[in-house]
Amino acid sequence: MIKVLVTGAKGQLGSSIKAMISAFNEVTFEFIDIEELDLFDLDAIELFFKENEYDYIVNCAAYTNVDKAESDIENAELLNQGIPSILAKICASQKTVLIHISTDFVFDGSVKEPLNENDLVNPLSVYGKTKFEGEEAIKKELESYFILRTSWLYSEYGNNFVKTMLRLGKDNDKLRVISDQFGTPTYASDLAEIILNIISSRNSNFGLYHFSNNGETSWHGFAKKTFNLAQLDVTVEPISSSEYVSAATRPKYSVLSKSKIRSELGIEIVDWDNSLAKCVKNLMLDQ
Ligand SMILES: NC(=O)C1=CN([C@@H]2O[C@H](COP(=O)(O)OP(=O)(O)OC[C@H]3O[C@@H](n4cnc5c(N)ncnc54)[C@H](OP(=O)(O)O)[C@@H]3O)[C@@H](O)[C@H]2O)C=CC1
Ligand SMILES: Cc1cn([C@H]2C[C@H](O)[C@@H](COP(=O)(O)OP(=O)(O)O[C@H]3O[C@@H](C)C(=O)[C@@H](O)[C@H]3O)O2)c(=O)[nH]c1=O
Repeated sequence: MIKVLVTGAKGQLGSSIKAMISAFNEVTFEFIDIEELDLFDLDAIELFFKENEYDYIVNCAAYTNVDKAESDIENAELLNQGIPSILAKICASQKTVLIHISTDFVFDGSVKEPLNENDLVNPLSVYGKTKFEGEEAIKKELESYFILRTSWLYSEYGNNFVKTMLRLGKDNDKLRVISDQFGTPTYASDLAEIILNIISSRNSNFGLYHFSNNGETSWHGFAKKTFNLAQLDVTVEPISSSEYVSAATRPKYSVLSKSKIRSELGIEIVDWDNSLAKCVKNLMLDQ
């Protein structure tokens, strides 16, 4: 039996992993969120890992409110950099593989072609900076890690752009959405499946990988496709980033190249709009 701990279990990715585990009977899972272990409580973390050891830790916990992080730097630092560092040290001492998730927001958007794992990072936001520091801390402490950088994650769970659009679209026949930031939406279930396959195959090609769905669009294109799939008649007006006031600056371009994960982990990747269709269908069924 492979023993796995999943942190951030009630978030989008944690919930998507949980929804899929029945297909993996050779693995036992323990799902924890803040109620079971508050990652801000360093004594509680120490005690928890004195009593528990795992083959894998999948760290889905993070400070993901990009705008709030701009004014709540200390907490963003702790959750996105400090905790990954501590988890990496624990993994090193307990011979555990750490699977950690990072973000396209480590890039500044100045390069307008799909970004590789060794491309220069230059985060524009506190969120992006602290996530990059988390990556570096893990690399320093541990060899047996997978860091999966992904982008524009959405799912049936938690908070995300698709759910925000569907909620706003119910009460508004017109929305203004940014059309000069380009990236790739990623269905959390597609990422969850990759994580579960890495674990169940005991893959040991450790390292940093980019993963998103295939293709690219803008937030405007993402919103339009969402309404189209949900058959909601909402006019989506394209606006520039300068017309949308927000605390954090987002990259204008953050499409991730999947060449490395395709060749080294042998992964097949679905087009972003096909996966979005699945998620929107599930969300409509839940209503
Ligand atoms: N969302 C996105 O668009 C993207 C996300 N990522 C990365 O993917 C990973 C998963 O993201 P996602 O699933 O969307 O994140 P979520 O924000 O949905 O989930 C994070 C979870 O961590 C929990 N958490 C927060 N603080 C603590 C704490 N002190 N102790 C224990 N748990 C805590 C949250 O609880 P609570 O909700 O109560 O705060 C939440 O359940 C993250 O590393 C994120 O940076 C990468 C690219 C895109
Ligand atoms: C709600 C809304 C957002 N927007 C814009 C603002 C922003 O540029 C973009 C997305 O806004 P959101 O706040 O939903 O998403 P945001 O939190 O910026 O999403 C990011 O989250 C972190 C965690 C990541 O790692 C990134 O990959 C990315 O997914 O859409 C509009 O233009 N109009 C709107 O009505």
